[in-house]
Amino acid sequence: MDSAVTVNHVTQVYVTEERATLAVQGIDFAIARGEFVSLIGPSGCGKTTLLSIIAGLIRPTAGTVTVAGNPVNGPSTRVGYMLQQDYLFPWRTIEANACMGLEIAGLLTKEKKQGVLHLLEEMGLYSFKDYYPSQLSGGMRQRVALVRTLATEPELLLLDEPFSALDYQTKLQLEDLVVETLQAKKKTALLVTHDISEAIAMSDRIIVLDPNPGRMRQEFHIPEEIRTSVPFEARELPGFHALFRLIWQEFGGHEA
Ligand SMILES: Nc1ncnc2c1ncn2[C@@H]1O[C@H](COP(=O)(O)OP(=O)(O)OP(=O)(O)O)[C@@H](O)[C@H]1O
Repeated sequence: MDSAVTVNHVTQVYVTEERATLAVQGIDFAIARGEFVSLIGPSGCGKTTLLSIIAGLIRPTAGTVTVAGNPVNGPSTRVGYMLQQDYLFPWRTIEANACMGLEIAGLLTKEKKQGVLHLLEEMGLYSFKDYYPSQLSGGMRQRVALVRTLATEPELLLLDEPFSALDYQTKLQLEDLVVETLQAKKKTALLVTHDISEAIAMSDRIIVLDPNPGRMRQEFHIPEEIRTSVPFEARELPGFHALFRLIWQEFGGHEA
């Protein structure tokens, strides 16, 4: 497999003055280039910990991670991170916010700025480029965050519940937009979500983690018919509900 990411025997122990917490233990998986994988599991099973390790924000207690064949030793522009909150700066225009990642990485050239304007156009935001974040809806702000993430041309996108603060309709629209954009740009993605139906609708594969400590439990490969449909339409397919029920039963009908 031509891997975009490999996670090799990763273990993370958080040590505070009061206690040591074994957050994840012996995690092994790989993600192929262009693949969209979701991580689901009960609260506290280490999903965000794993994303932080892959992003190079935390050095794991044991194990290694590679992105595009390179060992992860710290943050890099190879990896883009999108979170539940958009973290736009209120005093910067939409264009200036969208350029932030490039600016921080010292990569903001005239050409790159053109690329950002092009992305804003693709996301239906060009006419808002001189607006400020407070003048935009939550969904539009998340689209700006997506532009900011894509602007540095990361090979891998880490998506940590990026739709969970949005209303249902906006969330469905954004899911379609993200899947179509990432497919068109052949990006690899790892999504953390509590929403089983979102995971099925958006992914090629779902990895389920068990808690205490976080460990790999099971993988689900999404059938081709669902994988090749945009999330909104995927939800209408007959196989979707059977798969939802199967994963739901895995969780004992509890929260993912
Ligand atoms: N900085 C930290 N210091 C100490 N313990 C931590 C820290 N971050 C996370 N943990 C612990 O590690 C475990 C995994 O946490 P993590 O946030 O990765 O789980 P999660 O699956 O993302 O949870 P959620 O679904 O609630 O966001 C939990 O027991 C948590 O309390």
